[in-house]
Amino acid sequence: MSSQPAIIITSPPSWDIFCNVIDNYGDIGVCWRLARQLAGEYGLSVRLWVDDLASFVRLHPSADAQAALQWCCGVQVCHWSQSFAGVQPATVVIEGFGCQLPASYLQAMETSPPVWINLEYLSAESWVEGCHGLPSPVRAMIRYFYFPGFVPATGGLLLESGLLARRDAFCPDVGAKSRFWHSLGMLAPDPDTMIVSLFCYENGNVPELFEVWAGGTQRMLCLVPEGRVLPQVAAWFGDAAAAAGSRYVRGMLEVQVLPFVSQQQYDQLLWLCDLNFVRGEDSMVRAQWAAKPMLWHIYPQQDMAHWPKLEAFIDRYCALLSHDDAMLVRHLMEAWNRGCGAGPLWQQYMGAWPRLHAHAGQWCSHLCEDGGGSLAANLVDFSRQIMDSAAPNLRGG
Ligand SMILES: Cc1cn([C@H]2C[C@H](O)[C@@H](COP(=O)(O)OP(=O)(O)O[C@H]3O[C@@H](C)[C@H](O)[C@@H](O)[C@H]3O)O2)c(=O)[nH]c1=O
Repeated sequence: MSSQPAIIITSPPSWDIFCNVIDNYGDIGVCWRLARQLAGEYGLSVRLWVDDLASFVRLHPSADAQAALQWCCGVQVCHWSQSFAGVQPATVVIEGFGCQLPASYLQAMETSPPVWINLEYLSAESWVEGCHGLPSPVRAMIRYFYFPGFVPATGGLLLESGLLARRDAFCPDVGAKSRFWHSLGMLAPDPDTMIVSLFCYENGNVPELFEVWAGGTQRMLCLVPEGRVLPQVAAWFGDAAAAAGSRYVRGMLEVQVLPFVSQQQYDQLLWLCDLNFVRGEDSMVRAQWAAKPMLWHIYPQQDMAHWPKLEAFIDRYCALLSHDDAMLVRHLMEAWNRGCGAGPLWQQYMGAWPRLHAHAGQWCSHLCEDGGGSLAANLVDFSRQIMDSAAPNLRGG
């Protein structure tokens, strides 16, 4: 966090969201999406504090990476610098992913305690249901742990109202799709081409899959957003480095490197593709709303700590599939996350394709009907319940 002059804001908003960007785009991706939805759909005044504006600008390219304070989509976006003097806390304070609130802000909270929520990372593991919403006393205040999730006893998933209707209008709209291709500097591919988006961390399966795709009988177009996997992509084609705009062809495989696009455009990209490779947290959720088959590269942690989280998701995701198809998806998803072994499974995966395609739609409907609901709506309800309760340490209590 850089030190900058303090931003003096006299009238506090109703919600403050704090985001400490650790690496990648998931933290700011989730916080920005939530902030936008709270402001746009719930009419709340929202202030988003982010310590790395450059990452924010990648997701929202019209933003200014130098501005200490700016308005974006109805959200007051503030650069979270070291100095916090003069900042009055909001009524609801969201601490993104356990980030440490500034000391002066914490002190100011004690005068008139807000609803204080620590928004946790998404996990499909069952222990989440027991921990979701639990209070924890801190400095004579209460901090609540809020867990997004896939089942009713959790905080649910970020889902903007109207997203699925926009998706359903976009998918059959030839004009909208061709405008999208055009915005990427491309022409729409032949209709018999299988289109795949590849957003992942470094992954040893990339050469394996490229080999299979290039040597197969199906025409493949692989769209790779700029990011960590590019060196591997370039190397497979014998190139020193790839960048947005790079295009490679070998056999039946064409690879096109895309610029990093806004979150809204990224949704459209997922809707346009037949299969999406996604990673982390937010793109993984968006791929499920896209209702297309997807392969998830979970954020790898030390000592394989991420593996139970991966297995928990696979268990839930595959529950609606037949035993054989579920095993296939499990083995491919595990191989993808192990970094080897995906290539030999590809033909089998393609053999189950019509069922996997149908399953992606069923899974999306299942999440909408029997999942945990909308994370933003749940947070709004939760904070209102806390405010309405007689908790003595809350503002006005
Ligand atoms: C490829 C692409 C992604 N995006 C967005 C979608 C998401 O909001 C964001 C990517 O975030 P994720 O999918 O979550 O993957 P990530 O790998 O970038 O973020 C990760 O960061 C780690 C620190 C966390 O622990 C992980 O849980 C995870 O969140 O970027 C675009 O807006 N445009 C693009 O072109």
